[in-house]
Amino acid sequence: MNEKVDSQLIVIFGASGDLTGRKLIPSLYELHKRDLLPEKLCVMGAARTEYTDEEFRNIQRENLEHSQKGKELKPGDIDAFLEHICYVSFDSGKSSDYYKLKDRITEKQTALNLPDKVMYYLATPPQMYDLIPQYLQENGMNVAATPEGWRRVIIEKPFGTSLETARALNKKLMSIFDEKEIYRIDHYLGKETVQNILVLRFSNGIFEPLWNRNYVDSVEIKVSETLGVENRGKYYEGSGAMRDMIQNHLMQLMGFIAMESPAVFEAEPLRDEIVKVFRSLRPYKSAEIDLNVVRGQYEGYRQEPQVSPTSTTETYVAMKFFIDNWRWGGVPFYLSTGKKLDEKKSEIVINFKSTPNQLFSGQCSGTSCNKLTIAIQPNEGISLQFGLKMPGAGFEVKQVSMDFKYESLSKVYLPDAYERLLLDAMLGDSTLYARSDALEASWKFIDPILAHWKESGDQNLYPYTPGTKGPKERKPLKVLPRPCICYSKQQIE
Ligand SMILES: NC(=O)C1=CN([C@@H]2O[C@H](COP(=O)(O)OP(=O)(O)OC[C@H]3O[C@@H](n4cnc5c(N)ncnc54)[C@H](OP(=O)(O)O)[C@@H]3O)[C@@H](O)[C@H]2O)C=CC1
Ligand SMILES: O=C1O[C@H](COP(=O)(O)O)[C@@H](O)[C@H](O)[C@H]1O
Repeated sequence: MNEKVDSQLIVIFGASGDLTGRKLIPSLYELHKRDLLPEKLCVMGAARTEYTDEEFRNIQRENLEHSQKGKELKPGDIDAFLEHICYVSFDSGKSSDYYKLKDRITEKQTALNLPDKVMYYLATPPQMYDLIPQYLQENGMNVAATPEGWRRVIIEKPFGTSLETARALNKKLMSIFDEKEIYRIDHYLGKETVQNILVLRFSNGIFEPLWNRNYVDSVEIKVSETLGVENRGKYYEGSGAMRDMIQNHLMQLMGFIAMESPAVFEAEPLRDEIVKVFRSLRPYKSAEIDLNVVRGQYEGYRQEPQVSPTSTTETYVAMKFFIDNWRWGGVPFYLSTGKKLDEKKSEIVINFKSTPNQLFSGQCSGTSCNKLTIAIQPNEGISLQFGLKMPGAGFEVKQVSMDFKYESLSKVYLPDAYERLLLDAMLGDSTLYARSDALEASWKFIDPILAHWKESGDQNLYPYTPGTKGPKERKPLKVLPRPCICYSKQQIE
């Protein structure tokens, strides 16, 4: 039991869906296993599908047995956790139906002697993200009845589909809840390796002096996936890789890499620094977009279920841009992501500039011998590459690396992103959640690209073969190795 977490009731809207069964309930169970849940907790699933409490628990038991395969389990532990769970069937799209939810919350709060602390988790289709808060307000459920009580709301992604819609959603949410009660989730910020970017940068004196335009040649942020859109064709058609991945996950990663150190490690100072980075992004002029942003679509995407046979939705994006501030002026940032690529891998590479004069012939790849690679997944870790002499005669340089692997911390448990983020929200800590102004600033940067693509139709939408690295047209954006200016052994001889 975690004494720092308030006893509370969590309502999960959309509880009959994929996210609840695959991520939310398993993450809450992991917190239970690690004794991190509060003394008293009720997790109330809410959706239209008719289930009794028992039926809903049985579904979640199956989900948990599946997610726990191969892990250590205490007998009876899943059942002990499931006692926290109940279910209410009602239509969250009808204000007049909310009395069912309200009554069930009151019933549980009374039966379990819970304080009036309620968190709403919106795991529904995004078109419900403004309606549910509105109906909660209409039914007097957006404010606590006692001064010690609270209400919080977690909103899943996608948060809007454009600057205009994100602004409208922010406005609506902020008219119903306080900003400090709103948690906009981006699960990439819950990943251990992503949080470690901050610790790596701000707790080590050796990296920070190099972390700027004087020493960094370029920054690459790459998230590649091997799966296609699977059963999410309908959602993906309205989204595409730019809205699904770049606008949120990759932009947040870039924010952590590019931000200044906050004065203190607290939610607002940290999020202030992220928003400054997003506001410093150099906007593209329309003639620059096709030269700097490449989009692709995997062959076979148009035949996926619920995808239009003439779809122009991008499943791959690679882009190059600049951050116009004192730290990063002139340093290109390269972001890329795609589905059905050759590997599942998320990583960040900081390419450092080469030495001003190269004395040795060598085999360093990229712009110089020095790269810092942050492997977000899989094989989570951090490695620093540099050149060293090959043993023997002459001075042949080879690129070697010093590696830290999370697996070497053998006893340390690596939590899933949702575990960390759910626990933070239960604790009232929004440091790893996106703030309204940052979201709007990132949409402001992305919007013109989406508008340009909309106008272009399928022009400059490049097909690529599944299992490859993406369309060949991505190549001009790639970080190119600088030619080695040193004398080769042969030239010396
Ligand atoms: N699945 C994932 O891995 C991820 C999901 N997300 C986001 O989380 C949210 C939920 O995703 P996911 O669980 O996959 O979605 P699902 O479609 O699997 O589930 C959503 C649930 O919402 C309920 N619902 C309520 N109102 C409506 C409505 N008007 N139309 C359709 N369904 C409704 C449905 O239950 P019922 O019919 O019983 O009411 C449904 O089970 C989405 O916004 C998604 O973008 C974000 C990141 C990852
Ligand atoms: O939010 C999303 O993220 C996943 C990728 O997440 P990861 O943790 O597996 O890297 C992506 O597949 C999905 O399309 C997107 O909606």
